[in-house]
Formats: sequence, structure tokens, C-alpha cells
Amino acid sequence: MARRFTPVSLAAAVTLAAGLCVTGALFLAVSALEYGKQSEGFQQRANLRVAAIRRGLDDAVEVLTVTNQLFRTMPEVTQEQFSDFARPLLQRHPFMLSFTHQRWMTHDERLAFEARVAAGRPGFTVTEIRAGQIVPAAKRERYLVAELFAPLTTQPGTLGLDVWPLAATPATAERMLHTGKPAATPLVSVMQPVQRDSFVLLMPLYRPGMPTETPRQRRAAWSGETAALVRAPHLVHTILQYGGLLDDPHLLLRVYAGDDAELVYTTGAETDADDRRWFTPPPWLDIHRPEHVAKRFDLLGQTWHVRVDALPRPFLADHAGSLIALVGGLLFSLLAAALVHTLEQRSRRVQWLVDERTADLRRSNAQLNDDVAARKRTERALQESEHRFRRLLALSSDWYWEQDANFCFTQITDGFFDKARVQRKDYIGRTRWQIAPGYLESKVGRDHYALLQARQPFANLEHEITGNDGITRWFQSTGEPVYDAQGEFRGYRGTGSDITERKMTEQRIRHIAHHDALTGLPNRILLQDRLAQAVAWANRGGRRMWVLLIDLDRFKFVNDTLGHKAGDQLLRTIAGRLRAAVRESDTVARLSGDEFVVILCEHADSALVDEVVERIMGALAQPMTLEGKEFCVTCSIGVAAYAADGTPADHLIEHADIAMYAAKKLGRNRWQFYHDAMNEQTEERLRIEGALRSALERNEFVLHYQPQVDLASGRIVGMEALLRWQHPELGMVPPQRFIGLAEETGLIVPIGAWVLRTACAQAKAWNDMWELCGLAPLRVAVNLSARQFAQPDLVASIAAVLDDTGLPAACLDLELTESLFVDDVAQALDLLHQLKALGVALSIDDFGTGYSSFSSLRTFPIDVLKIDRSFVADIASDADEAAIVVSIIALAHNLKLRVIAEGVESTAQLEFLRAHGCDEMQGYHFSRPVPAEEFGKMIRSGRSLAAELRREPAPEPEPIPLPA
Ligand SMILES: Nc1nc2c(ncn2[C@@H]2O[C@@H]3COP(=O)(O)O[C@H]4[C@@H](O)[C@H](n5cnc6c(=O)[nH]c(N)nc65)O[C@@H]4COP(=O)(O)O[C@H]3[C@H]2O)c(=O)[nH]1
Repeated sequence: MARRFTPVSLAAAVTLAAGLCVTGALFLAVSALEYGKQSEGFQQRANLRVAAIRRGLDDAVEVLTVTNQLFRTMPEVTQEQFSDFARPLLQRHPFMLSFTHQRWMTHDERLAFEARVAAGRPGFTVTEIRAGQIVPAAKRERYLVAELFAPLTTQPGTLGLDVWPLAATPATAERMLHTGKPAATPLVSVMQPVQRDSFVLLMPLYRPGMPTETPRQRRAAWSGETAALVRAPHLVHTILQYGGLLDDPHLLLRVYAGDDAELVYTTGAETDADDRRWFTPPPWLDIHRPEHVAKRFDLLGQTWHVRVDALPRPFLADHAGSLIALVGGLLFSLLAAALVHTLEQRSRRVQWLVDERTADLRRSNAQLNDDVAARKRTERALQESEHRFRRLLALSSDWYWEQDANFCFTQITDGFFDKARVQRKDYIGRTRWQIAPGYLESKVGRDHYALLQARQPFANLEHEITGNDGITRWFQSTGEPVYDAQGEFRGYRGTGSDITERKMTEQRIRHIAHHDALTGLPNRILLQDRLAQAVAWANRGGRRMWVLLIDLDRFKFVNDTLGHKAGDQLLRTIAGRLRAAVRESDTVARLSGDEFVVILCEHADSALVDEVVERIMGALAQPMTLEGKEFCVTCSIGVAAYAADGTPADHLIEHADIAMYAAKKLGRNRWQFYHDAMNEQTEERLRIEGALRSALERNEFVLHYQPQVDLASGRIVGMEALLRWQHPELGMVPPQRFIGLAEETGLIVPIGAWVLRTACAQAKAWNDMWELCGLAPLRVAVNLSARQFAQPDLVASIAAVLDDTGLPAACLDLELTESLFVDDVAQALDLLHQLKALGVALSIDDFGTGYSSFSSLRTFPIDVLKIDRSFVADIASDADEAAIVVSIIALAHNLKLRVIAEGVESTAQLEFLRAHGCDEMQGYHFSRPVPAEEFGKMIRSGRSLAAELRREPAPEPEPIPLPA
């Protein structure tokens, strides 16, 4: 809304008008007062002056009276006496021009007088004024002659002047004698043509002794008179001057004398007054009121008029009050009007604001009504929603909870108490940490408390509660902070649900993930965890702990011969025995197939560990029944001790593994402590690895050949190519020391390719040579490592070697280990078929030490089974071993496979093998692996086993002539 205010409000205008009226009235009233005061002052001043003049005239008469008194008291007064008497009077009253003693004398008396005076002033005569000239007086009967004159001068018209002829004298003398009082002449001029401004005061002198009561008597007694010539302007001026009454510039004083009212004195000219006015008010303000005082009085028969006129005065002198009233009133009026205007404007503005606010309020009210209606609708919707929510909560498995600002539960819906089997009173009004003491000491509790303090929402807070039925259940809560409309924190609210079932499932899954499914023991993952805990435990207390790596001896044989089921049963039994042999606090884990790890803590010293290890070995060695047969299982154990020296946990198992292999090397059913020397072997491996990388380039590899002899004929039917490394510093390095390393590093691939190519070329050369001698071609067996087997171009590269060297495929026997088939049987089978398609023979090397079973062999296209020399070693002394070897031979033959026994070192072994139908043998008994040259000689010499079988010294073979 636009604001509209008038420029000047009515109230302001009225106030201004009223102010102006009051100002005007005040101005007039003050002016009236000022005028009254001015008039009064004027009257006073005027009357003061009139009175002064009158008093001055009376004084002049008084002076004359004094002079007259002189003549009354002294009958004869000389000129000198008169002059002396009059001098001070003249000096004191300068307006008195002269004093005269005039005598009424006869002509004789004139003459006498003239004669008396002429004595001092020759030629003196009585004079008179005729036609304005002083001339000797004409002869008359009577003369009124100035007999004495003061001040006495020689000027004519002074001493001796007959004043009787003067026009005013007779009448004045008549009046004086008539009244018997002094009289004044009308104005006269002392000297022509000077204006008439003087008058003469006359006081009669009578002859002594004569009566003077009546005019007649006085005329008769009259002898003369005392006269004083008074200059009227001087008289008035002197009177006013002596009275200090001349300095009023605002008065115009005029004095008139005589019946004709001739002006004799003026003071305070109007023009002078105008000149003195420094401020000339504007005509409308200069309201000068003409005022005068006119007094008339009689002086010795002459009428005097005194008129005093008020002259205009400086405006401010008399009208400051009214002017101040006027200006002040105007200012006040304007200010009052301005104030009223401002108040009016403010009032209007306030009114406008009130109107505005009222309009706003109306709008707000309308809005509020709408809001209230909307809020009611919302509340209804909310109630419905809450009802639905409560119904849903009642129907759902979840519940709702609320906490106050102190995190105490204020509400929990019933579902929780039903699920948790706890009582409401134990929860309402209490915090989580009050309900569960120790909650804040847990990490979860501390984290949760920190979240609450930070007013952060939280989700899926898990906690377990043991109900009144003693069962522990799991729950989860999700909550958010609650704030009121002012943003004040009010607490938390959220939902909860029962997650016991999920937790149990998770526990089961976690158990499965961390435990071996077959034995129930911790698996490799959990083992790592336990190991880390044990290391931390040892580090904390500076204590010792031990890690045992247990490897079952010949488990694979059991697995192969009796099947997986029996193998599984064996492993379960072993696991149970291991568990029983150690303390509850010790950890027993299954590392891989037949490898177990035991972590021993809290055993004071190694002597006790010895006991534990012996106990374990004893427990495992106990006979067990598998598939109805009784079996004894031995194991090899490596022990690594941890002395809180910071050895990483991983290395402990590694060390135990090294120790276990050391034990195995020493023969089965043994145990070994790990010691640093074992680790030196590892270091040596590193040294060897470095040298191995350049060995091929430096031509440091050679092949030795070990004959394979047919047990039936005793003849050499083949040879196994065995790699030798002729190191310039290490000397002849056996394959056990570097083959594994080459395998690990991948160097076995190029090395193996070199072996294959060299062996094939050598075999081809020999066969070509021996063919010329009429000898049957020999097979050459070449070991194929897992890495080579995994090469995608394996088949093609072998074909290329055969092609390049020209060796018939049938003369090549590829020796494979069982481990090649374990990972991906289908792929391995496919590869074997491809190799078989080349025409080469396939052997399973070291049979019995791996995972392969007879059932799997059945599916593989292999030709030869090589019994590992570890089985052969004990066949003569160990019935079990012998039984195993016999079983292998029988089963192989059953599969139409040739059987080669490795590591035959003695005749007994030879005999045993031959007796049980083993096809071929290979071993030191016949020959160690020998260099190619030596092997060639062996062939050429025609060496065979037949002679040895007959226990005859082998005849020195005839040298076979080599073709040129
Ligand atoms: N104690 C004893 N040992 C006997 C007797 N008769 C033969 N031997 C040894 O038994 C091993 C037979 O080779 P293998 O089982 O294939 O076992 C081989 C084979 O697995 C591997 N190897 C050797 N040369 C190569 C090769 O060129 N390529 C691959 N991949 N592996 C090879 O190294 C292993 C060891 O080879 P060698 O030290 O040459 O050891 C040879 C051989 O000298 C005996 O009567 N008594």
C-alpha cells in the first residue's frame, strides 16, 4: 500500500495560525506596555524639564530680588559697590546680561547725574534709543535712567540710558506698580537687528517711609527699580545644562515667551535624532506615536510656553521586548507548527503502519487459518500414519524405540520384550550402558557412545542380550537424533530387529570359512590369525612358543590304495588324535592335504615341547582300522621355536616346514627342531638362483644318462636323461639343489627345452650309430616339469624337437609327475592325449609320492609307471613297503602299464622286483647316471644285467666298432 501524506497538515496550519494570533496579541500587548512605559518616561522627562525651566526663571527673579534688597538696605550705593555686588551674580548666572539700577528722575536730577558722572567720564550724558540709535536723551520731565550698571562698560546704551522711551518700559512699570510685584518686560532685542530673545526683570524701589499698599501709594513712592537683563535662550539652556537635562536626544524642547509666543529656545532637533538612529525600521514596524507636553506659566506678568515633543527613538530601545515577543512568537509558532506537523505525520505513519500491520495480521490470520486447517489435515494424516505404523510394528518382527536427551529409553514397543525375553522395567529409564555394565569398555560401546555424543545417526548397531530364559540372542538397532522445532536436541529414536538367526548363519559361515570341512580343525586362514595372536601373546610376555608342522608319511599311498573315503577317515582320526594330544589352549590346524600345524603356547621350555612332540608322534602312530584293515601312520615333524625375537609369523611356518623336510630327509617318523643352518640352505638357494639364470648361456649344463634295464632280458632298453650343472665354483651341482628352484623361477622352461633337444639329438645320434651296429634303438626318457607341462606350445615344441632332431617319437619317453594332473584333470588329460598323438611314451615318475590314484591312472593315456625309489629302498626289509610295491606292480600291469622301479641299489631289491614281475629297473645297482660318452661306451661294451643276475662278473664287452 502506498503512503500518501499531505505536505502540510491541517493541525499544523491551525497551530501556525493560532501561534501567529497569539504572537500578534502578545506583540500588541507588549507594544502597548512599551508605549505606556515610553509615554510615562516621556512625560516624566518633559515635566522634569518644564519644572526645571520654571525653577530657573524663579531663580532669576530671586537673584533680582537679592539685588533689589541691596538698594533697600543701603540708601546710597555707589557704582563700585554695585559692580562688586553684581559681579559674582553675573558670573554665577551668565544668562543675566546685566544688572541695572534705574532711577526715576527729573530733568534736574538728570543734569545732576550727568554732572556727577561726567566728573569721571567727560561728555557723559543721559542717552536714549531712538529709531534704533543711541542718542542723547531729549529733554523731558521725567527720565528712567540707568544710574548704576553692572557690568560697567563704556559702551553706549549702558550707563545713563533712559529706558523710559522704550516701548515696553512704561507698561511694564505700570504693571509692576499696579501689582506691587516684580515684572518682566516682553521680549526685547538687546541689539538691533538681533532677534528679540531677551527680557528685562524689573523690581520696584520705593522711597523709604512711604506707604506702598495700594497702586497709588506705590506710584507715589516709586523711586526707580532694579533691572536685570536676561537672555532667554541662555537662561533656558543654562537651566537645562545645570539640571543635566540636555542629553536626551529623543526630546524636542521648545520654549516660547510672550503673548505672541515667540520661540526663544529649541533643543533636540528632529533631524539630529534621525541621524542618530542606527536602525531604521521598516515603515510598517516604525509605529511612532507623536507625543508632547505643553506647559504654560506666567513669569512676572509674561506668559511662557514650554513644549516638549517626543522624538522617534531607536526602535530596539523601546521595542526590544515586543520584537523579541514577535520573533520568538513567530519562531515558536513555526516550531510548534512543525512539531504538530511532525507529530501529525508520525501519527499518520503510525496509523499507516497499524493499518499495514492490521492488513498483514488479517492476511496472516487467514494464512494461519489455512495452516491450522492444513495442520489438522496433517495431524489426521499423521494419526492415521502413526496408527498404520503401530499396526505395522505390531505385525512386523521389528520394534520402535525412543531415548531422551540423556539416552535413557523412554519407549520401546512390545516386540522387543517378546523377542529378547527381558522385562520392560529393566530397560525403560535406563541407558544401554546402564542395562549392560561394561558396554562402554568394549570398542563397539565406545564407538557408539562417541556417535551419540556427536549427535550422529547410527545404523545396524549390533548387540547381544541374554534373556531371562538364559539364551543369548542378537539384535541390531538403527537410530537417529531427534531435535525439536527450536533445534534443541531431544534424544534418539529408531528401530530394532532380531538378527539372531542371521548371526548364527554368519557364525556358521565364518566357521566354515575358517575351518577345514573334513576335520573341523582351523584352516590355513584361521591358522594365520591364531599364529598372529600367539606371536602377539609371546611378544607381550616375552614368552616362548612353538610351531609344529606335521606331515603324514605315505598318506598318499593310503589315499590311492584305499580310496578317498579311507583317506578322509584317516585324516579325521589324525585330527582327533592331534587335538587330544595337546592342550585346549594350543591350536591344531590343517594346513593342506596331509599337513597339520600345531601352535604350542604356555609350555615352559623345549624339554616339555619334546614331550609334546613325542606324545603327538606316539598318538599318531597308534594303529587304526581303515576299511576293515589295521593301519599304522607315522609322521615327520618340524618344530620352529619363537623366542619373542620379532620373527614374522609367516616365517615360523616356513621354518617349521624346513625343519620338517630336514626330518623327512633323515628318514620318516622323525622330528627336527629348526635351526639357522637350515636357513642357510635357503640362502644357498638364492645364490644358486643367481647363477642358474646365466648357466644356460654359459653352457654349464650337461646331461648324464642312466640306463634302464629290462629285468627279463637284462639288456639296456633305454636311458633317462638327467640334468647336471657343472658350476665353475660349486662344482657338479645335483638336480635336487636347483631343479626345484628352476621350477619356482620359471627357468626350468628354457632349461627343459634344452634338455629335451639335447637328449633327443643324443639319442638320435646313438640310435643312428647303433643301428649301423645292428643294435635296437634305445628309448630316451626326459623329465618334464610342471612348468613345461603348462606351456601352451608344449605339444608343438616337442613335435618341433622331434622333427628337428629326427628322433622317432616312439624313442622318446616323457616322464611326468603326478602333481601335473591334480589341478585340472580334464585339461591335463587333453594334453596327455595330444602328446600321445605325437607317438611319444608317457611315464608317471615317482609314483606313490603324489596324489594320483589308480582310478585316475585308468583314464590317463600313460605307458609307464615308475615306482619311486623311496618305496624300493625298503622292500627288502619292510613288509609294508614291499606289499605296497607289489600292489603297485600288480595294479599297473592290470592297467597294461609297464613298471619301472627306480633306485634299485641292491641285488635283493633286484630279485624282489624281478620276482614280482617288475618290467624294468633303474638304479645304482646297475649304473649311476653317467656322462654321454661313458654311456656310449657302456652300450658299445654290450653291458647287460644278465651277467649280474647270474652273479657272474660281467664280461668286459667287446667294443662295438663305431662307424666312422
Ligand atoms: N639313491 C639312489 N638314487 C638313484 C639310484 N638310481 C637312480 N638314482 C637317482 O634317482 C633320480 C632319478 O630321477 P628322477 O626320479 O626323475 O628324479 C630326478 C628328476 O626328477 C630331476 N631331474 C633330473 N634331471 C632332470 C631334467 O632334465 N629335467 C627335469 N624336469 N627334472 C630332472 O631330478 C631328480 C633327481 O635327479 P638325480 O639326482 O639325477 O637322481 C636321479 C638318479 O641319479 C639309486 O640306485 N639310488
